[in-house]
Amino acid sequence: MEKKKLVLVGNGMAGVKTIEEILNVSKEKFEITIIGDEPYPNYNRIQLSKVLQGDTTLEDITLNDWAWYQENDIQLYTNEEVTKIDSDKQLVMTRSGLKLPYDELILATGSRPFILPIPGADKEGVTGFRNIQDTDAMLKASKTYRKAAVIGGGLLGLEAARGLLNLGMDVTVVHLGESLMDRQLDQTAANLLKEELERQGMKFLLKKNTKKILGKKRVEGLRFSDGEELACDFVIMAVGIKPNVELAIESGIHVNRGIVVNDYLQTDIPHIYAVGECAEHNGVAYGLVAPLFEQAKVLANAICDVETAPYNGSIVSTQLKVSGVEVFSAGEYIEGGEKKALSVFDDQDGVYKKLVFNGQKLVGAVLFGDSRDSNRLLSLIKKQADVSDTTKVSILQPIGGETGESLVASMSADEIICGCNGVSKGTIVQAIHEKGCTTVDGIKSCTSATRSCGGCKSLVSELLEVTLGDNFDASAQKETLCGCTTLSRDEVVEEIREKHLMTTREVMHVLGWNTSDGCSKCRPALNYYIGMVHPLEYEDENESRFVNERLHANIQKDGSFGVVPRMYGGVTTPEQLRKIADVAEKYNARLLKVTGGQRIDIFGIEKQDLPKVWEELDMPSGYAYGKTLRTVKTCVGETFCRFGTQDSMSLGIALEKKLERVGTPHKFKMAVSACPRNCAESGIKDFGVVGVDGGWEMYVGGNGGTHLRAADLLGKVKTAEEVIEYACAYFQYYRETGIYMERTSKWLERMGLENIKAVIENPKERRELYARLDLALKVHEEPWKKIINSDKLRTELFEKVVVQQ
Ligand SMILES: Cc1cc2nc3c(=O)[nH]c(=O)nc-3n(C[C@H](O)[C@H](O)[C@H](O)COP(=O)(O)OP(=O)(O)OC[C@H]3O[C@@H](n4cnc5c(N)ncnc54)[C@H](O)[C@@H]3O)c2cc1C
Ligand SMILES: NC(=O)c1ccc[n+]([C@@H]2O[C@H](COP(=O)([O-])OP(=O)(O)OC[C@H]3O[C@@H](n4cnc5c(N)ncnc54)[C@H](O)[C@@H]3O)[C@@H](O)[C@H]2O)c1
Ligand code: SF4
Ligand code: FES
Repeated sequence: MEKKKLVLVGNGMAGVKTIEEILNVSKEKFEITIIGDEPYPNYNRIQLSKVLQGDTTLEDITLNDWAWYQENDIQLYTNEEVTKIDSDKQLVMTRSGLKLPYDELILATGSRPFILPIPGADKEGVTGFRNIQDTDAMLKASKTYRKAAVIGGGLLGLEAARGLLNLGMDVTVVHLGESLMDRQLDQTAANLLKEELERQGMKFLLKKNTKKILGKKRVEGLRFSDGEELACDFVIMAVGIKPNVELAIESGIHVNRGIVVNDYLQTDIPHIYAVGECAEHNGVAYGLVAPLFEQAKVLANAICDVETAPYNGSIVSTQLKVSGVEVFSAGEYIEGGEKKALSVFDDQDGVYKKLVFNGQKLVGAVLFGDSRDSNRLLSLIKKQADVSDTTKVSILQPIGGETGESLVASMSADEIICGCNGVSKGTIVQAIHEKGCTTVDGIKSCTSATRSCGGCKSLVSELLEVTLGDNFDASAQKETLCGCTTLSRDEVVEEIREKHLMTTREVMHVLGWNTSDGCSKCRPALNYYIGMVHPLEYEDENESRFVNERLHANIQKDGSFGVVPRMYGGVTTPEQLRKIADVAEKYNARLLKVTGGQRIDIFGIEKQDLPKVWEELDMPSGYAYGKTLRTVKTCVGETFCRFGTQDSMSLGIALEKKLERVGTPHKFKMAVSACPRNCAESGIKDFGVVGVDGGWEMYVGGNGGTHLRAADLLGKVKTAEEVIEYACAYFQYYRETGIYMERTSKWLERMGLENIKAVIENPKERRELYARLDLALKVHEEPWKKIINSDKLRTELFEKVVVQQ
């Protein structure tokens, strides 16, 4: 049977969840195309708050990596905006001129932040908080600017404010209403929340209506309707969201606040559906994933012609993601009229609980300070349970609170543990018994629980403990390589060594992975570990690498690439510069930029031109995309500088030539300065060298990125040859013991400087590490040359692949 063409507009959380649900029903029914205007694969937008708060990294929030689209035969267009739908001809048109036919079309265009239409809203330094770019902008701004104002004291504003506090900024939340989170909390809970956040260092201006953003080009302050002003040099607008409906309006689809849909998520035009934040069902456009994922399931079944209950709307609950604050709200949280409240307030412990009843039915709840009972209450609210058999006060008592019995043990099998993904206790227990899951990550892979906001992790962990009893291994909870296995990184590496496992597939098969193809976390990690353990025999699996590493260039936000040729020690020649200039002109490079690592980045090269560019440059790859040695930055040293006592350039070049190409758990940066003035910034590098009287000092574990860390002194040696020996041994020790994606700054703190020193300073161990590194260095080919010389690689990587950025 010929597959029908299914097109999804919007590569976000709700749209891709719908596709996952469709694939669960049938992999054969549709030929799927996804078009998204962001340059990334589907990521966890919710976790942007955690990225800002420093609890996770942008690299860790991918939900479906590039390989997932390929494996499921999905044609993905990123960086591509759909601008028009021709519903008569069943075509979607994109900004770049593509015309794609569809049999069924799903709109999942999400929302955008509402930006107050006030003078100055377009000034530099004013941003919303919705995507990776906004998060990046905040991370960068925190390095230069000090005073942030967050307009809007809702969930998003408070999570942003906590993140900016963590980044060292002075933060004031400017809120229109009298109380924070006024869409989720009553006055009492809001007051408690404000007190707690003030204790954490947040400042508040309530009942303030911002009328103007002050400043010349960049924001310098806010002016309010009462005439008062607040000085600030960075502003986040978090005053709510607006569904993205322009495309639907333009295409003649019925739109109210959102795209109007029926109980099967159909719009008023045949074969066009809407799901997620852009959709409006029964007058409501939801802004949380739980209802959107419920919609996704109904739509997937409906579109696959599987009988399904209609979507009847959702009861929503929220939990603020700010550490140290437990606040929960669900359903109708304000009493009045028929609705009566029952509340307890323990002023001493700062605990407040309120239940709202409509007759004998629980219809809403607010919890502050202790939200352990949130799932049970949400279940009662969702079930519209009649509570007349119980004394209402008893509902407020935490189950097992008196006896010490576990809360999760007392839950019934149909009670929901993961609200975002609608996963019940019964489903998780089944995964433990039938699929052998023993860790939180394992449960995530098997059931999706914990995959979104992560708020249910502790409950899942508790359930594991209760279900597994003596077989529960608390230490394993943090250490598994990823959710596909119950083994830790060290155990996996040991098994690779002992069982002589040579491919990622073999590792997954022999070590009993609970997924057939692994995930975006384990595939690249295994590729690295196998190569590190068996350097001579292992054949690198290109498909397990991240896209930049696969293509040997850095993908940019417009889909073009940055090309960085190697310039050893940051030293170049007129001939190299001429070649770079010629190539840049010939291939219409949009920007030439000197990088922080003293090289030249040629920006704006099209993917199909990359091999030609490399050929004409005839320079080695600078590996600006790789988990390997990036650069060795050097100062001019004794060759030209009056203060220089050492030949920093020669040592830098020698180090770079020695260590280039071989893989490391994460990127590795080096620097050599010829005197303690330290012009090459050796103190913030993974391995930094400083020329001093009578020799060289070596510094390790420095980092100049988001988590700034000054390097520690590893030791002092007399000669450049000794520096090279120490650097190689250190580099290899990191290669052998580092966790994939762990920078040396984190590795050093985990391992302990003294322990590392003890190994590197031991002459025998140092020489052995050096020898093992030499072995690994033998096999590495120059990657650009390898591709230039292989017609197969050229075609496969740069010609055949559909737009998949
Ligand atoms: C910082 C932050 C924290 C959050 N925390 C939580 C939380 O704790 N719990 C919770 O439940 N929810 C939370 N949310 C809300 C949650 O992330 C959203 O409800 C969810 O992501 C919406 O999914 P969606 O697919 O409808 O929209 P999106 O994820 O926004 O996806 C829509 C995609 O479509 C793209 N697009 C739009 N128009 C076009 C077009 N014409 N052509 C091509 N592509 C287009 C957009 O660029 C976007 O990539 C949070 C949101 C943010 C920003
Ligand atoms: N933990 C979570 O569940 C979580 C976290 C972040 C975001 N989100 C979701 O993201 C979306 C956006 O969040 P949000 O907080 O921006 O929306 P929101 O609508 O929940 O809150 C916006 C807040 O801004 C206030 N406000 C409105 N106009 C204002 C003005 N002129 N000046 C000052 N304050 C003003 C409102 O009173 C309201 O409290 C929502 O759908 C939210 O549910 C959820
Ligand atoms: S680090 Fe010292 S030697 Fe090198 S350029 Fe600076 S001042 Fe000169
Ligand atoms: S409750 Fe959000 S991921 Fe489980």
